[in-house]
Amino acid sequence: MSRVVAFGEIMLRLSTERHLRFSQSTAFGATYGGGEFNVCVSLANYGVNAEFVTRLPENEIGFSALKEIRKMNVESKNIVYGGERLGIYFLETGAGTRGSNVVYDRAHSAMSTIEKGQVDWDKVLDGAEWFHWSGITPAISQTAAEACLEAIKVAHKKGIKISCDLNYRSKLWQYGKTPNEVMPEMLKYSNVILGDIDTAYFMLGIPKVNPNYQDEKSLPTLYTKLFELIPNLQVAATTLRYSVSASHQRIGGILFDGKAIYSAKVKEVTPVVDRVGSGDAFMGGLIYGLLEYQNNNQRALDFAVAACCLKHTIAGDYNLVTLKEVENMIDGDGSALVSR
Ligand SMILES: O=C(O)C(=O)C[C@H](O)[C@H](O)CO
Repeated sequence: MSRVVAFGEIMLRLSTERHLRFSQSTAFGATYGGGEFNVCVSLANYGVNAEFVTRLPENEIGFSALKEIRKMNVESKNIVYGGERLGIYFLETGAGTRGSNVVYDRAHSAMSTIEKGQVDWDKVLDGAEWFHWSGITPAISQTAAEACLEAIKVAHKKGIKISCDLNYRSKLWQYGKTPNEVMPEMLKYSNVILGDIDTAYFMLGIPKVNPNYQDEKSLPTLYTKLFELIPNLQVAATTLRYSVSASHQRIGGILFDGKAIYSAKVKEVTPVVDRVGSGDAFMGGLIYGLLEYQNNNQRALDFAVAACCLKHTIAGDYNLVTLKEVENMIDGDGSALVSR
């Protein structure tokens, strides 16, 4: 079984119920989530040996997060401990034309105060096939960015495949550095990048060819540029989202491997239950697909898109689906129903 290690922050997710506004809420649903952890959950659901590395506070909230990681069948043995608190994110779930809103409360979190040298990456990455990180970790603090770069360099030295979801978060990046000052050095070792025209603009300063035009015609231009900039790049991909309404999305995807462009058939997703974590579901599906269908990039992309579509139907951050359900969404009648 493949072993994949991801590094990032898990947070307590406090969401309003029944589409209430923050100001109306007297109760919040408490779950957990975090871009890189969500990817681990997807992979564990597909039978991959997924490990999550983070820093948790040594208090009851940190231990509850640890229990959650274990409950999701994700390996936790190399998590480090210390710092003040677990990060929180508040989610106001939108309705109709009112979009969802996220408020972060993660300053001084255990993960944002992690430092280089606190994780023994040589040991952690021994025997791993894949290392995953995202643009969220370098956005939370300078020291987290340094700790992440340390992991990336060890993974690269060991010849482990590295993936990054660019994951631009405009509300983060508060510590005085811009993404463009931090990301290029970190990305130069990555082999698989998930990103679109907007994220490439915000994270790497790559000008938008046509700001309103994000499809199969303009993405190859961006990806060719990424291949020029990033020497180790093997695959660049993204979802293609066409919003019919907040509760009706049309979702496809595109992948470039330096030679050919692959695109996945657009699927109708309605009603949308919760789109938070759908990019992570795509990323988890892509890692699984690239590991499992080694020479079949089309199948890897189709798997990622089907996984992403299914996530929209599930409340919470995680894509709680089985391998069979994703396969059925690709090969069956498109409904993910598993026949008995
Ligand atoms: O935005 C973040 O930093 C998070 O990790 C919160 C959510 O889990 C994430 O956005 C889902 O992709």
